[in-house]
Amino acid sequence: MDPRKIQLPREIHTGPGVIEDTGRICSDLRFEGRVMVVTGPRTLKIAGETAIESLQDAGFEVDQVTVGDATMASVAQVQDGLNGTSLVLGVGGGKVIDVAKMAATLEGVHFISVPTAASHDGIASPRASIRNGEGTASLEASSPIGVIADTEVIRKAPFRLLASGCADIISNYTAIMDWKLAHRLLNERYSESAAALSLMTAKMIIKSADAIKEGLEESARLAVKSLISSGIVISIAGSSRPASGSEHKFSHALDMVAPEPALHGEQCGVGTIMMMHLHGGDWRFIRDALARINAPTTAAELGIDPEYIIEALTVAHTIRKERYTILGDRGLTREAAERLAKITEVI
Ligand SMILES: NC(=O)C1=CN([C@@H]2O[C@H](COP(=O)(O)OP(=O)(O)OC[C@H]3O[C@@H](n4cnc5c(N)ncnc54)[C@H](OP(=O)(O)O)[C@@H]3O)[C@@H](O)[C@H]2O)C=CC1
Ligand SMILES: O=C(CO)COP(=O)(O)O
Ligand SMILES: [Zn+2]
Repeated sequence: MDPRKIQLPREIHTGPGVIEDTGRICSDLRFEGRVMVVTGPRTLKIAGETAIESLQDAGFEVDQVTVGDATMASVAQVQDGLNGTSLVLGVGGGKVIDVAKMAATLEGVHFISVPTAASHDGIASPRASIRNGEGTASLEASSPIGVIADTEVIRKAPFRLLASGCADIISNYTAIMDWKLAHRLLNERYSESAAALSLMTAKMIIKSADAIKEGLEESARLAVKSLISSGIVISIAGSSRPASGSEHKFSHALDMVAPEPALHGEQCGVGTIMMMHLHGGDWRFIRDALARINAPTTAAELGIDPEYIIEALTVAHTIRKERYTILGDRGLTREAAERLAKITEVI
């Protein structure tokens, strides 16, 4: 990524019912002709069909693809369907948005992000997290040209998704500590402004933790705006560094080793508790903040066997090796991993 260039969304629409304006918003952005809507199996009914109807009413010809996993195979599936398409819209959770964003980037087509849940900070980011044989790669992508975040759709989504998004933001705490460490040890490029904004976003979520409640439009709005802000930080930094450190490596490792992983943000939240302990910081503060928003803080709450937590801790350092973190180059021994998970009451 070119460090001299910052790419940001041009328009951000948030509020109850904005998804019904999808067609008009795309016309106002001067798009016309054929567009592609990418959704997931559930989100097609929840929001995809409304977006498609709005686009058709505005005179667009609409193609639609449903994807499951965030893999290069799904990206290729979307690319195959792009034929004279002027715009790709990703209507769904983080995986759908990443697949649609990556396919649009590879084909040189604009992309609009239409999140159906406040579950991840990829909503407005210029990265796509795509799984490959070795885990998850954070790929360079174009920033969405627009975001259409309907807080009524997001309010009605399972609360677990919103709590997961808040945990993804809280993980900025240890991501920043890891980034600073890599800057000090390896002279890695570091942006004070990106780090400050990332931390401020995480602090804001923790400050509002008691106001984040199930079914409230206000909670959906607060979470989605914070996630957009965290995504913009990723744009400023030119990498996901300010929002992804050792706690994300732990989550990516769990995705590989656990037979049934939990949600991305949930795993990152639990990882943040443990990585904060490794950094010698106030891990109880992180744990209590997560508990206040009803995000998981233990293996049992993640629904993951303690054995996989230990295994993920021992292999986390092997993921994205170029990203130096508190896990170092050698990672944790099994004994150290078990002790860490026990001390922090994760297992
Ligand atoms: N690019 C970036 O910068 C970032 C990317 N990520 C990535 O994002 C992904 C995590 O996103 P996340 O959203 O947690 O996971 P998913 O995209 O897997 O979504 C989780 C589930 O929630 C469902 N869902 C979404 N919206 C609703 C709704 N309104 N009502 C009911 N169900 C709904 C999805 O349905 P369906 O089955 O239809 O999809 C899916 O089954 C990870 O792959 C992570 O790596 C995370 C942070 C940053
Ligand atoms: O999840 C992210 C930020 O929250 C981005 O993560 P990765 O760069 O680790 O894929
Ligand atoms: Zn994340």
